[in-house]
Amino acid sequence: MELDKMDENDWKYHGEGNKSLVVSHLQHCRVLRLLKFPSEDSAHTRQFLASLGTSICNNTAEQAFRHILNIVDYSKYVMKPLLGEKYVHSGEVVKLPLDFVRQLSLKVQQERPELRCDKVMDTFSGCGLCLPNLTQLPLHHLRDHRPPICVEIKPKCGFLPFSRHITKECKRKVCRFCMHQHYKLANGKWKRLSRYCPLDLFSGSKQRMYVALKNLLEEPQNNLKIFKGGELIFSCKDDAKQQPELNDLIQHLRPYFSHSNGLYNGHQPGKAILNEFIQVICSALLSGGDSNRSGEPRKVHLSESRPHCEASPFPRDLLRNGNHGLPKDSVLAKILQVQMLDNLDIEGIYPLYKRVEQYLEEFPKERNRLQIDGPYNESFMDKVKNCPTEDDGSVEYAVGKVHQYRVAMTAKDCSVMITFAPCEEDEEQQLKLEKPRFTYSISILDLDPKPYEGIPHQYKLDTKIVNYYLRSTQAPPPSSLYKERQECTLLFHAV
Ligand SMILES: O=P(O)(O)O[C@@H]1[C@@H](OP(=O)(O)O)[C@H](OP(=O)(O)O)[C@H](O)[C@H](OP(=O)(O)O)[C@H]1OP(=O)(O)O
Ligand SMILES: Nc1ncnc2c1ncn2[C@@H]1O[C@H](COP(=O)(O)OP(=O)(O)OP(=O)(O)O)[C@@H](O)[C@H]1O
Repeated sequence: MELDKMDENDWKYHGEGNKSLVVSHLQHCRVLRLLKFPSEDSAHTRQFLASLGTSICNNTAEQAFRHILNIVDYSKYVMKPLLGEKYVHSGEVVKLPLDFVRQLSLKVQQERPELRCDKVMDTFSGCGLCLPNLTQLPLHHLRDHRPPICVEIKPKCGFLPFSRHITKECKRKVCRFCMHQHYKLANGKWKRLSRYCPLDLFSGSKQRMYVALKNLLEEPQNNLKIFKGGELIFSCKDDAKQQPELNDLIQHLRPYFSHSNGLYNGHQPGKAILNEFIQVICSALLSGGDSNRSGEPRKVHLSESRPHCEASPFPRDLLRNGNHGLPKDSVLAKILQVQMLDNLDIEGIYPLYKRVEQYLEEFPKERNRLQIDGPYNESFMDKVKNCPTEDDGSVEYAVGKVHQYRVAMTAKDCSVMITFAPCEEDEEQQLKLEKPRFTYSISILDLDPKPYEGIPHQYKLDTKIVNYYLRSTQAPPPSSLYKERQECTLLFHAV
């Protein structure tokens, strides 16, 4: 990519989250990730820059540049060692011509979903992050005319907190995602409750994972996206009232599971295709484990807490005490391990945050030594890894636990991308399914640092979610919601 010859016509809108907007290159397997700002901030910044000349402009650009460098360093020196080399692509910071970024911003504006337009793309810093396009597979993997399918899952927190600091008993029984659903519904963020439960996905039980994925397909919200040949083909609708079209998805998937036509001829072939699709995703999520002598992948049982969420729709009588767990090197085991660095829960972290704040008020220069805002390097990682296990009352302990909590928060908000394409029989990395065979790659994305200043907000949000959940589940539920949930339940074949 020649940075001095950047042309907005070579790029197209690819997607966005709360903090960044992503464009993909039309020919190369590359994306650019650009930061976003609340629109008022941007208007202020532009006015500010216009009125105050280039030196301030350079400072602002410099700040944005450092912010993106921080994102890359955090991914490289913190998240990659924790999650594994093979899953993390940190990307590189690139300086972009301002004219290119401005033209690009105008070009993508009409493609952006309305619910994300409260923020605007950064058009003044002139920097972005260049990453491989993970919805595609490297060309040498593709010997088939069918384009790769990519499934992006934002799994969220996969365990129930076990900290002694917890004050509300329901947090030990119902997971944060399931509780949060009620609060999101009340706020109007979503129109229907999702039946997805992260604890099912992280269980390592094929049956429970299957149910979790099926529930994601029925109500993807912002937890599931599907791409074909790099194009988004399935996600939540811009109008949150509308349900995504499963029939369209089936048509897209049919050529990949064509043998199903024969197998299930005349007998709900669409559902059979979705069944197989889910099984491919499950196999990918469970892959990556090393083998012990018996050839069985080594399992890890990470959860110190109850392994089942009481709000999950998975039938309780099907919960067996079987030796499930996730294969040690599987992507979900890696993510869960990092999520569980939060072993005090926000209720235990908040007082430690206040201890740090008090200390910084007295010794503001210590902020740098304690690496509150980075740099995210080996020394930061040391603080995360070598934090004392017992509270000795020190600021070092408090900072270590706060750092661990922030790292865990990143893992609770990251996404997994599984990209697969049909392959020939002799491909090396294949999912062990009878038929069809796929070559695949798995990556973890959105590994940005979570701000230290966000901790008071997290504390308040936690209280709101729990209180709202208790209130809404104690009162009889509005009957229409439950009706909708039942109506949208598909009948899948058991696995
Ligand atoms: O707090 P949560 O659990 O709602 O997570 C936020 C996400 O909401 P979700 O519940 O997944 O719909 C939220 O996602 P959406 O914008 O709702 O798609 C962001 O990922 C947010 O992170 P950040 O502030 O952009 O760094 C996330 O905030 P963090 O808590 O990870 O900082
Ligand atoms: N390297 C990549 N390759 C392909 N697609 C990507 C890549 N990085 C991001 N995307 C797409 O862009 C979307 C937005 O990116 P990302 O999740 O990093 O945004 P964000 O604003 O940081 O998210 P959040 O809302 O969690 O803060 C992703 O959901 C994904 O579909």
